Amino acid sequence: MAKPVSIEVYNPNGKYRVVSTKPMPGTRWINLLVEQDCRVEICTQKKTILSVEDIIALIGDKCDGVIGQLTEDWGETLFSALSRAGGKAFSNMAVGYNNVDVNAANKYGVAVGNTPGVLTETTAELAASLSVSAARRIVEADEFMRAGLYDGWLPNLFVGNLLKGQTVGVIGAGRIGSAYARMMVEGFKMNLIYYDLYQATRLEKFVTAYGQFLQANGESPVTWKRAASMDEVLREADVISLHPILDKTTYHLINKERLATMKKEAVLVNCSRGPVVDEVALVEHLKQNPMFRVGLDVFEDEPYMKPGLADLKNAIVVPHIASASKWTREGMATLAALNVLGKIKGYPVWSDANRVEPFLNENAPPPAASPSIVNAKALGLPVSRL
Ligand SMILES: NC(=O)C1=CN([C@@H]2O[C@H](COP(=O)(O)OP(=O)(O)OC[C@H]3O[C@@H](n4cnc5c(N)ncnc54)[C@H](O)[C@@H]3O)[C@@H](O)[C@H]2O)C=CC1
Ligand SMILES: O=C(O)C(=O)CO
Repeated sequence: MAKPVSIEVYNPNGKYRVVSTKPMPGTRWINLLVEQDCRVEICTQKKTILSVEDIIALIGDKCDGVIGQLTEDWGETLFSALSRAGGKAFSNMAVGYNNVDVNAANKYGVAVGNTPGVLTETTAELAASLSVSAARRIVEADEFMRAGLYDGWLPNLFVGNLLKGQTVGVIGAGRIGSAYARMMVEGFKMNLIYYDLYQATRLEKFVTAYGQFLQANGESPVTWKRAASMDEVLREADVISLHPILDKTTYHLINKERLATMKKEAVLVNCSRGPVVDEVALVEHLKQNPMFRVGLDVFEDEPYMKPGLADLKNAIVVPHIASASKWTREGMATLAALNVLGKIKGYPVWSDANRVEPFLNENAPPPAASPSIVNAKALGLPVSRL
């Protein structure tokens, strides 16, 4: 039996008990729950990743809903515990929900929420930052300065890659992949090649229109191409950014064989999920190809890195911070809380999870709906007409 975990309580006499497995940024999410008669319990335990046992102890005998984190293993054990405690709602504070067994949630009739949209631009901005930092060797150059090694300008000092006119490749051109593509095309005038299971029509239209605008102003137009296969992107692009979901079709999408098909001086960025890349193969490839560079926000066995990665100058590594802007993290907390609240109150599910702005407006009450429930169809939940 796990030891009881430390908690902070808001509105102790609230009718519905909602547990958050972590303190989350901002106070709006707490206020919204309290205003709707929820007792809010926040786990304040000084342990970064809670175990299944810790979370079972938090759920206790009576719990209406839980807001959880992407580091937690939400499967059969936790959904059955939540169901036994009378709970019918769970939300990840994340858009990705590969840590959640949705079939297990369905079995216990638990709604599973996520937080799309609010983090799209923030995540794309980090991917763009990693792309530029890797192409222009910014982290290496910073370390060099701090080490007191700079003794004057040199023609060959930290020479990197020019982005303008090169090709950016996007794998997974959904919300974040498309936002990233626009940044690289518009900001650096790169040509686009992308691979996705679906056509990114709006993205294609944007690049076409931007190309026409450039041409009308006497500049070379940018172009786009939807690749027939992922391998085409890997062969042709100079900078490649990964933005698919993690599932069995994307596990180790980038492996030894595919790395070998990429340009020797390519830049690879991963802000999706670590297991999309075979990290052992990547370390080996980086060792063999010093001009190949990567920017990684996510890792195969977070929080660990595969042996050798941290020693490589051609790798930039940051600790899963792609969505870490204040506005975004507060918004993610709000969406997660409203997902849980909506199910508890019997509200319908918002009709378009890509249009979550009404829930984020601090000057107006949020719509009476759950912003994004991924298993709404499977549970037969009603859809909002708002
Ligand atoms: N590093 C970080 O902090 C963050 C990471 N993420 C990750 O990014 C992922 C994407 O988020 P969104 O863009 O909002 O989701 P999305 O659902 O809008 O986009 C995912 C895209 O991947 C495509 N896709 C799925 N399987 C594929 C395959 N086998 N090959 C190629 N494309 C495939 C889908 O068709 C879709 O267009 C999340 O699931 C999450 O894992 C999201 C936010 C922050
Ligand atoms: O939302 C996600 O999926 C993340 O990885 C963190 O923002």
